[in-house]
Amino acid sequence: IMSTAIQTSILYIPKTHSQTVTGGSSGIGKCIAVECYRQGAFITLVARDEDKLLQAKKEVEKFAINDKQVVLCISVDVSSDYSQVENVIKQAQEKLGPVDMLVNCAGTSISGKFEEVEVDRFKKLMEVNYLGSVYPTRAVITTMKERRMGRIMFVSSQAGQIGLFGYTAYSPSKFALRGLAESLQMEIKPYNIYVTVAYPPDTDTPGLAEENKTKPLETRLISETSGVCQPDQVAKIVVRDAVQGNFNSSVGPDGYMLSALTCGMSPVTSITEGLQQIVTMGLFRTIALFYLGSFDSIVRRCMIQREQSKTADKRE
Ligand SMILES: NC(=O)C1=CN([C@@H]2O[C@H](COP(=O)(O)OP(=O)(O)OC[C@H]3O[C@@H](n4cnc5c(N)ncnc54)[C@H](OP(=O)(O)O)[C@@H]3O)[C@@H](O)[C@H]2O)C=CC1
Ligand SMILES: CCCCCCCCCCCCCCCC(=O)[C@@H](N)CO
Repeated sequence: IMSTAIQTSILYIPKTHSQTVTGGSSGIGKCIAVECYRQGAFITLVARDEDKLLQAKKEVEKFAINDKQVVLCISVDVSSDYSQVENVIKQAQEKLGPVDMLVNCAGTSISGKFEEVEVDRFKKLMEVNYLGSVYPTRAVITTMKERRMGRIMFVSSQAGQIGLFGYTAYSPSKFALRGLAESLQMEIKPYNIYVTVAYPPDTDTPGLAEENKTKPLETRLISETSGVCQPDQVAKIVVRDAVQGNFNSSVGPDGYMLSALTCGMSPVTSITEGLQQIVTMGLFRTIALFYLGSFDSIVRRCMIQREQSKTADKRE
């Protein structure tokens, strides 16, 4: 097995060679790294905090299937300076060989009402979630094209398929990944490089726990629709889809419906997928209208409740 991996995302290739996972020190990214390691890949974990990286490295190493496997850690901010990102990826490739699969999982979220989110957060989220995926991808793409192989995963979100109450800063940064992925896929398909966009629902991670501290009631009630997943389940699904070269990777029944419904002009991976989209779209739009109605009534109910408790406070 040859291998290489790079940065904030995980890059993985069929029958696992080397893979780089950005955001690999926590949550979904860490589970993706474990999943690939269990299949024999060489891993590069990319994130900022060195202690968390070392801790994650120890956890991933428990799943080795042979004694040649390596987990490399790189501490870098994937969103701030391209030349820095390029440099560390180059170093990783020198140590572990060219990256077969890049997993762009580094990211963060904020929820809150539009006018309550600090203005500079809008920029911050675009930098981390969007540019933080552009930079590592840019750093590996030339080598992948030369080798005529590779996988690139972008970890978006169900909130990258629908805009929801509370996600005015977060959703656009996840929608942006879809535009990037579609454009890039058209360029690199002839080079045998496949792009995957993953759309997980709420997933039980330190990132979600952090987000929940400030989450508006509306956002919480709406998100409950598709429930909370475990990160290792999400990792299994998205890694399988990336290895198979599927453009779209969805998790759970709601995720499946959302992806069929929002497929638009995105590339199609198989005849079955295309047929399913054609046959189900009208039905899923009908179901979606009911969901949208229930989301609107959640928002209205919460507004009325807030106003009532405000007037009650005033009377006291
Ligand atoms: N959990 C959920 O409910 C869902 C999450 N997602 C997406 O999945 C991805 C992972 O989420 P989750 O596992 O919950 O997140 P966590 O907060 O648990 O982990 C985030 C990871 O990204 C790294 N990271 C964050 N910012 C940077 C940066 N600027 N440069 C380099 N590394 C960075 C963190 O390390 P460090 O801070 O040390 O840099 C950490 O390793 C995110 O993109 C998120 O938007 C999508 C749908 C649902
Ligand atoms: C046929 C139509 C079906 C419609 C189903 C609609 C389901 C809506 C639920 C959306 C949940 C959004 C989760 C965002 C997770 C996330 O990215 C953050 N937690 C990150 O921390």
